[in-house]
Amino acid sequence: MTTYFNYPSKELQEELKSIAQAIVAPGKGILAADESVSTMGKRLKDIGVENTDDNRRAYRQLLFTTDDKLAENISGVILFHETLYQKADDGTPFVQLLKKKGIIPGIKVDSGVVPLMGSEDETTTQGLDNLAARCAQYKKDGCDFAKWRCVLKIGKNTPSYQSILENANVLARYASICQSERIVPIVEPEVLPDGDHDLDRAQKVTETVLAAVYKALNDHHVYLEGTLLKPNMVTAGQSAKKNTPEEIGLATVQALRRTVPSAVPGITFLSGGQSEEEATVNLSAINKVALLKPWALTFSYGRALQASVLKAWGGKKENVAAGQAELLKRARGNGDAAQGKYVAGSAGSDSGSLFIANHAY
Ligand SMILES: O=P(O)(O)OC[C@H]1O[C@](O)(COP(=O)(O)O)[C@@H](O)[C@@H]1O
Repeated sequence: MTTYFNYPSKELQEELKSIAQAIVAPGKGILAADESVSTMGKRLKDIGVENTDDNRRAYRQLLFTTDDKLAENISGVILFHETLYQKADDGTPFVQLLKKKGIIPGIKVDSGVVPLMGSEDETTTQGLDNLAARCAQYKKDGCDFAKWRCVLKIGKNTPSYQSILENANVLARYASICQSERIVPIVEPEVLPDGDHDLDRAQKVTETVLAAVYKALNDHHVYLEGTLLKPNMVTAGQSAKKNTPEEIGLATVQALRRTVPSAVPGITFLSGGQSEEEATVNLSAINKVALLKPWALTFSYGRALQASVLKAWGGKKENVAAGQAELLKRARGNGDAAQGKYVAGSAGSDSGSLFIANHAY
């Protein structure tokens, strides 16, 4: 085994590190607005709106024309390919709207999950074809970071060795390609909450998956200071007894301390079907754990930032301001939680479950 390789140039290291650090600046996190066309269709159907290009555009316009105060708590937005090239009613490209607020545009670059043959319904994520060329173009078009989601399931025999190894490797390959094109990779190995397993089992699986991911990132010479991790919080299975936020916080921080190098600047959790309120309360509890936490611990939420926004909007022009007010509330609450300062109930958030079984696209 040879250990020869070249570190990225000093300039590239500096560029990647400063983007990653800006995304996880204190009290800031990410709005994940990268729902694929079919996922967005499900969200729109829930509020009785048809899944057309223009309705998706109108909804994203609502998000991106929210008052500039949004940037106090939202540092980056993850976009879907289609959205990156859409414009507001007055012709301003969405990317420009975000940049004017000081929000960094990012892009989902994976193209979804596919089954792993011979496994118990496990998957890998595809999208490596032409990834370098796509990243180069996305960088030119204004994106400074990317996201790639892998999905792991907890069952009697899962996650399997096959799925842990394959998903870790594909995440590492994705991350190295992004960095070669000056894009910060967000590495997302999501352990799904489906099941009736307890907190200990969720913690151990998360540790095993993260340990494999960081071994693969090292094998692929990924520059950790220029990456972010987007993991699940450690929670018991969806159909098991719920733990307190303090228990969830401790299990999550322990799992991360055992596996994530301190060179990683930040950890931006996914919400994984928790209610808006749960996702915020749990993030705050994580930040309050009295152990050394060498990374920023913040949010990259899809459902938990948008559920109330969608409900308030309901597809009606006259409700745009109400939707935007909800987004500001959610962003502020999560910004407080990222500093361990969220007071439960203070963001007037919805406590309805946002769980979707087997959320694998
Ligand atoms: O299934 P899709 O459309 O790729 O979306 C998956 C979603 O999961 C996320 O990775 C996390 O979202 P949640 O916070 O809703 O769990 C989002 O970035 C993304 O929109």
